[in-house]
Amino acid sequence: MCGNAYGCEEIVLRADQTLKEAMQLFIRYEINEIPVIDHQRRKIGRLTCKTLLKALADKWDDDATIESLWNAQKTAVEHTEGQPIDVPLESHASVSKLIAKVQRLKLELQEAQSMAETMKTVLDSAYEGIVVVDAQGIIREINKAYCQFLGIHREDAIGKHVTEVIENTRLHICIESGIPERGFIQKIFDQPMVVHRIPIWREGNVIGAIGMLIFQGVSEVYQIFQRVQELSRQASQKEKNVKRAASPKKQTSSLDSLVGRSAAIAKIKQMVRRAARVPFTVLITGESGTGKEVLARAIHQSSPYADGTFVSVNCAAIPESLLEAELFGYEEGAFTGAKKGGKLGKFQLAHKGTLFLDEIGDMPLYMQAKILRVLEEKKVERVGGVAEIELDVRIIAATNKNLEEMVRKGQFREDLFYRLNIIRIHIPALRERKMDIPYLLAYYMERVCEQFGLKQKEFTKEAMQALMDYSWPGNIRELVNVVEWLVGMVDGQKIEKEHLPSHLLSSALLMKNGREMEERKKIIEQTDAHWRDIVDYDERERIKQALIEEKGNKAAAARKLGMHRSTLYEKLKKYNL
Ligand SMILES: Nc1ncnc2c1ncn2[C@@H]1O[C@H](COP(=O)(O)OP(=O)(O)OP(=O)(O)O)[C@@H](O)[C@H]1O
Repeated sequence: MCGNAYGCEEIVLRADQTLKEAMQLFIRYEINEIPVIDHQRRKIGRLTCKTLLKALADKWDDDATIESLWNAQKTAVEHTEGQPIDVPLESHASVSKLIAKVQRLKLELQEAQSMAETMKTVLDSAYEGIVVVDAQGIIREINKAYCQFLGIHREDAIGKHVTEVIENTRLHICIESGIPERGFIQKIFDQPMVVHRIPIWREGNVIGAIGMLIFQGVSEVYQIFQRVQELSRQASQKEKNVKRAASPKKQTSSLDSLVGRSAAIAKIKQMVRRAARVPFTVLITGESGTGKEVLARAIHQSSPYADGTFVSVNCAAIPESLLEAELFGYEEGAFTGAKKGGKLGKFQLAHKGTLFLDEIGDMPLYMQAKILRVLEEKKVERVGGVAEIELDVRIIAATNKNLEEMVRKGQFREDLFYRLNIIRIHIPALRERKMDIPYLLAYYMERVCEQFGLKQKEFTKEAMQALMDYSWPGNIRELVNVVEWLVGMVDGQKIEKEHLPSHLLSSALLMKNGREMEERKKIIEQTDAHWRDIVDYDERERIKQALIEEKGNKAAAARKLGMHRSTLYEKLKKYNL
């Protein structure tokens, strides 16, 4: 990078460049002073290394401009052509502090450069075309393979909006929706190409997206698909011939049914893998609709019990008088109205499989004692029967109640609680893992549309923002209902914010309490604010907060907010901050 602000060979600085930029030039060119020019390229002074070091030691912000330093320290810098003024450094201690700071900056710069070079090498080694855009859709990186395919130079693409460089791209749409698009077909130079578009999320915001152009085109992918089909045909033929002695274990993992990319879902998947390996009882907790049954099925299907049946019992839904017979079964003639030949109970039906006891917190105390006995003795006695039947069942229990609290109040047996609580998995509410929302929306949009043979609809940025802001008290069950409702009610291909159910919009606005809610209300009342205003208000508050937390250091605040420094500057201007 040339130090010259206008691209010629001489190293100069513009008065509106930052101290950090000046520091980088001093370090890179190992010089003691740099002439400073104005917008007409007239030399208006010079900046010496010592002046700069002193400013930094005086805690000047790296992002401050040379001009502002001059204004504040008129005596420290000579404004005319002539000898630079060497400002005496105050003490030996401050000199060593300055040197340490320079060295640290130098090291940081070297590390950043080396990381950038490594990343570039990695990208350029990839066979696929890769392009990285920021939140505004501006190309920040593009690799060799993509450039070769497009017949362009990297330098000509960097800094341009992706739509100006890549034909029929949807990367900017992917940034707006936050929804990944995998295996889409995109026509480039009239050729159908396979592409992936992956939004990059940081702290609840999309900060950019990665586009991948796969192989040379659809025909190659199709050839690969044919090869895979041929291989799997050969493999299944071989399997038939070999006829394994032992019954084959299920290969497919149902972990895929747990949609989501949040850290919470990743941790849950890890726990499912561990829980699946051992036969211990699992207790799943979480609000209604968070996916406790989905999780229980995933554990069952990944475990050695997968060849047995998964039997689900909702303890709250069965009348108390029938619960015992339902769970343990009964003999013929056990009571009036008993079926001829008796009936198998849920425990027996789940033999060699998994019994899922949902809403275990609603189980009456006397039944809790009976269940504990079955768990301890691994035997069940049918109602009206005498013989005990041996059982091998994996138990998974779930509840949305606070069992510890119930134990304290004497509403749940302590011994049963400890028996169930061997492996505990908690599923956080959807509002606590908002990052999963776009993935779940995309997953259910695809499923629902496929079910009804419809073309998939897209969410606009505003609609997605509202869906992200909503608190989802009914969790994923509610989200599935909303997607079904939208697919049925919206005629066009785009789902706008206005199409969303009204309760969702109003409660998204009122989701936060206290002062913030009052302020929001005021804004809405006073200005009849459009949704965009509320989003802007949110953003302004976040930026303000980040600046306070980082003591006005804009570079650090931008990092914290997950946005590029130039974007932050634009936003500061926009919001008059
Ligand atoms: N991680 C997930 N990925 C995809 N779908 C999910 C996920 N979690 C839950 N769902 C879907 O959400 C709905 C509710 O899930 P589930 O019945 O498992 O919740 P629950 O916590 O057991 O609810 P309840 O406590 O009311 O019984 C189902 O349609 C399920 O398929």
